[in-house]
Formats: sequence, structure tokens, C-alpha cells
Amino acid sequence: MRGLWTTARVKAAEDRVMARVPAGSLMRRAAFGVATVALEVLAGRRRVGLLVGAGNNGGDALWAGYYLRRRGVSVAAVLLDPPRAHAEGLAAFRRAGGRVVERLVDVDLVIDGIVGLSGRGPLRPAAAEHVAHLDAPVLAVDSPSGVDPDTGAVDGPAVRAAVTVTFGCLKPVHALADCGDVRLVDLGLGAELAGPDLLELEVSDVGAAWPVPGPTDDKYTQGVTGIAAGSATYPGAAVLATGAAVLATSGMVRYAGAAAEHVRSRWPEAICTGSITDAGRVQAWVVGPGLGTGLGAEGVLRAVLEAGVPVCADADAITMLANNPDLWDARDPDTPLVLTPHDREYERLAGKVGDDRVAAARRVAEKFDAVVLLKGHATVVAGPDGRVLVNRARTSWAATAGSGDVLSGLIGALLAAGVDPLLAAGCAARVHVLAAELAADGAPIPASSLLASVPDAIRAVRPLSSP
Ligand SMILES: NC(=O)C1=CN([C@@H]2O[C@H](COP(=O)(O)OP(=O)(O)OC[C@H]3O[C@@H](n4cnc5c(N)ncnc54)[C@H](OP(=O)(O)O)[C@@H]3O)[C@@H](O)[C@H]2O)[C@@H](O)CC1
Ligand SMILES: [K+]
Repeated sequence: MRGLWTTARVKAAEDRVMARVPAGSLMRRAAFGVATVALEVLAGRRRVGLLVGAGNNGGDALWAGYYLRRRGVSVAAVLLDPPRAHAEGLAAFRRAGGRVVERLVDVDLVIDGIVGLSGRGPLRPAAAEHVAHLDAPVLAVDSPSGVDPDTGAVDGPAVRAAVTVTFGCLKPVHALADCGDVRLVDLGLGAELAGPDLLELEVSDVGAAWPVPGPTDDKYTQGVTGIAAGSATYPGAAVLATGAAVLATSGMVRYAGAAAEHVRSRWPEAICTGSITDAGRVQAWVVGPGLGTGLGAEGVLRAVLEAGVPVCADADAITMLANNPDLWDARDPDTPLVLTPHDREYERLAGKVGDDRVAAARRVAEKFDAVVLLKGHATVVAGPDGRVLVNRARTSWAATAGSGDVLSGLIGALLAAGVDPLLAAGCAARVHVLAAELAADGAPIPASSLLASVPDAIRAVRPLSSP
């Protein structure tokens, strides 16, 4: 897992390291890393422009300009706030032959040193004006300016980076927003950084957690997933959620609901019944996709919440819980619940998501004592214990109708197999995005294609050496 640390924690750690190393050495180490990556991106081209803000982020850019000059690169800098430009950095830059200019023209690469960890809100007008006219790729120093480093929020002009060079450790922005290719320069902060604020699963974590049958397993030992989804009007949601559970693990799947005929004809391996009362025992339920919100659906939700097994509640189940808070009383307080809202469903539960999606997911996780998977370009999974996993999709191929039904089926199957609920939601989200990418291969896809790629996605995350 990769850790991500909020800016306040990083600054505190940097301050402690700075107190025991020579003045300016951290900045020069950071800037040397920027210059090294810049040379790689330049690949032989030789004209670099710097956008230099009022703080140490601008200082990094100026020192990077100094190192690039020493490698014979032509470097011009725009100082956005000349009196406050980093004094030592500017002196070194000028000494090495760097030029200060009014505008960047004819450059092969722009280094964004406008603002870093202390940046808040969108770019200010002068910086925005320069950024609007760029026609070269941008290397962002620490984080793309105009993107909030702690939340990844963008609500106005911002830099779009091809590559971001960050220092010491990753910050939330690197997983929550588009930073291009992210490179990390070591500043020796390790010992000063306690546990991270957020975690990002790596492929190997997902592969290690994904349940696969061992030599002694049978159809029951990986858990039985129950699917309470779909309706006569929306049978598709039932077919997709059941299919996802069928493909996710080798455990058995039971479907209970009005779409039994549709599900049976598509997934003959699922045990289908018309009603939840005769569904038989399961180790986890998925409830909600396409279920409707009428009295019958409420009865189903109540029965699932009372069943004493982990539950993944999605779509209509979330709407019902929001509209009728009495339903919460049915919940067995000792069994895990995973809620998977998109922004509108979240709003029904707890008001507007706002700019800070991590804080929003945490709020609801704590309020309902549940794991909350907040859907979005970056998926945020918050546990009631304060743990948070983030997973940013590199593409938007998964944003298609029915895609959420597949995700809830995957989560349900992992819950049934006994995977920790936070990890279940995080791993399912990761495999879901990967399945979408594999299926899309450059062209839009329906959710059924995403579903068909689930086995390939699972193969892709599994360790190479495993059978
Ligand atoms: N600490 C360390 O050990 C190391 C730190 N390092 C580097 O320092 C960076 C942090 O530096 P920092 O704290 O000086 O602030 P920084 O991000 O440059 O911004 C400051 C100025 O920007 C302005 N500003 C704010 N928002 C804005 C916006 N939206 N659009 C435009 N401008 C905006 C705001 O101006 P003001 O509000 O005062 O007018 C403020 O004064 C860090 O990211 C890393 O690169 C490395 O060298 C490694 C060692
Ligand atoms: K920056």
C-alpha cells in the first residue's frame, strides 16, 4: 500500500528534518530531483520556462533552473511576485545565466513553481493568465498549482501537469487528482512521518487480498453471496450484480427477487428464487441495485439488514435508508455494512459532498458506523475506524450505466469470502476500474463488457507466480 500524508503533517515533518540539516539543503535536493526529471522529459530538447510564485515552491523551481543551466539548458523565468521571489534561488539562477522574462515563449517544457503545499483555491488571475497561454508540457513542482493539495479539488483555473515531481512522501492530491506521472524524490522524512492519513492500494495488495480457491476449498468455503436486486422493470441490474458475484470468486451465488427468470437464463450457476424469504443461507448480501423503493423493496432491505451477515447497500437501498431512517433500526449493529453512494445518493444521506471528498466519506462512515465507498473519478473508501483508501481511475471508461451494479456484486462476493469490509470495497473498486480499462481498450463500453472483463482484471492483479 502507498501512504499519503496531508500537508500539515508533511510540513511538520519537514520542519523537524530542516532543524538538523544545513539551511537550504532540502530545497536543493528537491530541486535537483526536479531538474533530473526535467532532463528526462526534455529528451534532448533544451528550452525550459519557469513559472515562479512567492513561496518555496518558486524557490524549488529557481534552483531547478540553476541545475538545468549547469547542464547547458536555456532557462527563462517569469516571476509572478518579483519582490517575494526566493532570494537565494533567484541569485543562484541568475549566476548560472538564467534569464528573467515577462512571458514564456518558445519553450519545450514549463516548470510550474507557482504554488505548492501552501496553495489554496484556484490560480490567481496573473498566474492563470500565464497558464492559459502555455503550449508546452508542464512539470509541476510538488503539486499542480490551482489544485488543492489536501483534497484534490479544482474550482477554477489550474495547471494540468504531464508530470509531477513531489518530495518526501505522496500527498492526497497525488491520488485524488490528475497529476500526470507522479515521481517521488526522497528527502529523508521517513523517520519523521508517522502513519499515513490515506492509503492507496497497489496492484499487489489487491492480488494478495483477492480470494482464490485453495486445494481444500469447495463451493461453500469461499462464502455464498446473496443478491437482492433488480425488479420486473429493472432486471438488468440483477443480471449485472449477480454476474459480478459469480465471476469474482468461486463461492456460490444466490439471487432472490423479481428478476429470477432473467438471472437464471444468463447465469445458470446462480441459485435463483423469487423471494428473499426462501433464498437460503448466505454469508453476505448485496441489496439495492434496480430494486425500487416501494413497500416491497423496503421489506427486502429490512430482511437483509436483519440477517446478521455483512451487507453491501447500493442505489435504491441507499435512497430508502435516506428517506426512511426507521430502516436503520433493522440493522444488526454487529455486522458490517458497506454503503456505495454516488454524489446524489450521498446528498440524500448526509447533504452535499463538498470539495473535501475524503472528509465527506469519513463523516458518513462515522455517522452510520459503516464503510462508505464514495464513487467518483477518485473513489474514496472510508471505514468507521478512520481508515481511508483512495483509488483514482486513470480513465473514465467505468462511468457507464450499470457499472455500479457490477461494483456492488464484486463487493458482495468479497464480503461473503470474509475479506475485511474496507479492503473488500477498495479491492473491488480497483478491479472494477481495471476491468473497465481492459474492456474499453480505447472505445466506450457497456457495463456488460466491463463485467466480461472481470476475470481478466483479476488475472492481472494476481501474483505472477500463483497457479
Ligand atoms: N518545507 C520544506 O522543507 C520544503 C519545501 N519545499 C517546497 O516548498 C513548498 C511549500 O512552500 P511554501 O510553504 O513557502 O508555500 P508555497 O506552496 O510555495 O506557496 C506560497 C505562496 O503562494 C501563494 N498562493 C497561495 N495559493 C495560491 C494560488 N491558488 N495561486 C497563486 N498563488 C497562491 C501565497 O501567497 P500569499 O497568499 O502570501 O500572497 C503563498 O505565499 C512545497 O510545496 C515544496 O515545493 C521543498 O523545497 C522541500 C523542502
Ligand atoms: K506547483
